[in-house]
Amino acid sequence: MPDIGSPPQDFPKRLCRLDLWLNPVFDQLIGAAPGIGLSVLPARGDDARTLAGLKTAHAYHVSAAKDELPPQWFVNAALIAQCPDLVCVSSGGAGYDTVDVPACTAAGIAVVNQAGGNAASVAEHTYALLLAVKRRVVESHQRLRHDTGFSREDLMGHEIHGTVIGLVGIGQIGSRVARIAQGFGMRVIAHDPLLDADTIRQRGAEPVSLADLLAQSDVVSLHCPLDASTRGLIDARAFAAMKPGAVFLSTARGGIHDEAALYDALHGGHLRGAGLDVWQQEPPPRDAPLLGLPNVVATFHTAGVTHEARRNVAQSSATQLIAMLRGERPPQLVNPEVWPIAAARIAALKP
Ligand SMILES: NC(=O)C1=CN([C@@H]2O[C@H](COP(=O)(O)OP(=O)(O)OC[C@H]3O[C@@H](n4cnc5c(N)ncnc54)[C@H](O)[C@@H]3O)[C@@H](O)[C@H]2O)C=CC1
Ligand SMILES: O=C(O)C(=O)COP(=O)(O)O
Repeated sequence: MPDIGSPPQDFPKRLCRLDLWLNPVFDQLIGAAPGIGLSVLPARGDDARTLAGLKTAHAYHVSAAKDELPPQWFVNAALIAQCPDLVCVSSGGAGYDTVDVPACTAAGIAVVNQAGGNAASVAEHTYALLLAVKRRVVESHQRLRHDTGFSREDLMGHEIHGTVIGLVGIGQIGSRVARIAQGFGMRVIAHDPLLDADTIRQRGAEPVSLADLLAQSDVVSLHCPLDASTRGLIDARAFAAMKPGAVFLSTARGGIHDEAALYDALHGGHLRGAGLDVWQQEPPPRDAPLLGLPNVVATFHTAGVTHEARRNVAQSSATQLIAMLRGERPPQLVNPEVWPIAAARIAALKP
């Protein structure tokens, strides 16, 4: 448990979170923090009450995943215009696609994320998908349930030992995937334009350009955020540039890879398989073409949905929100340049 002791303040700081995923750790920590009042607002079906709560909020814990949150509760210029006292926003995950960070910065609002809290879960899930694709686990299960008269050789898979994995992004999750890959005897290469070559090496990968990564990898795995630099990054040309027989994985965000182009690359036989946790539309429609392919193993944004990750993320978010509302700089600011302004706004808050 983090230290949450502080003298009571003369009026409660108002923190809102929407009633999307409940985590007792979050509510316990906030509830025990002197001077902070928590409102849990209905996210669906009572828009007037939710907006009324948000309008008076000083702090807002927002879902990281767009599928979970009705769009009217995304943090954007329209919402910010209605919330004059909002000074800090915490994303309940590593990604913060539900938050317009430049709009927050312009309004003097500090934004934090929880990268790291779910990294172990997502890295493990990446390997669950990879092994399932390479060893045809789901296909085998389906054949056993529904077919007779097939042989083991009909379900022959491939080893990952001795192959090359290319990581697009080597932050908290990518670094963990690199370590797991080393345990499997894979060569690890990575492309991360925001990191220098030494850092990438320290994280267990050889730094390469994106073109070299696509050309050399037997497995391409995405671990970068969805932003202007990555939207549509893995398009038809990128799939064509991958090695024949490569496997494509994404536990990052839908929108980074082109789903129609991926379907063509798989259906045409250029790629061996894909493991997908994230989708352009979440949940994907049941008739999504990719879901009909036998060489695709699909989950629905569950890479970070473990008891451990949810506990870590809740603890980290609550701790950072408490720190900010006490005027202390939190460790995981997404827009650090805004902190002096946000801190001054927090100090000046009136009941
Ligand atoms: N499927 C799920 O349940 C989850 C998905 N995610 C997604 O995974 C992403 C990564 O998470 P973390 O590793 O925790 O974040 P992180 O912030 O620790 O790492 C992201 C890395 O991507 C790099 N990067 C930024 N732009 C890039 C580009 N154009 N090309 C290549 N690399 C680039 C950054 O330099 C950084 O090293 C999140 O942004 C989120 O979208 C995260 C957690 C759960
Ligand atoms: O951390 C992230 O970016 C996530 O996507 C996790 O979202 P979740 O907490 O599983 O709704």
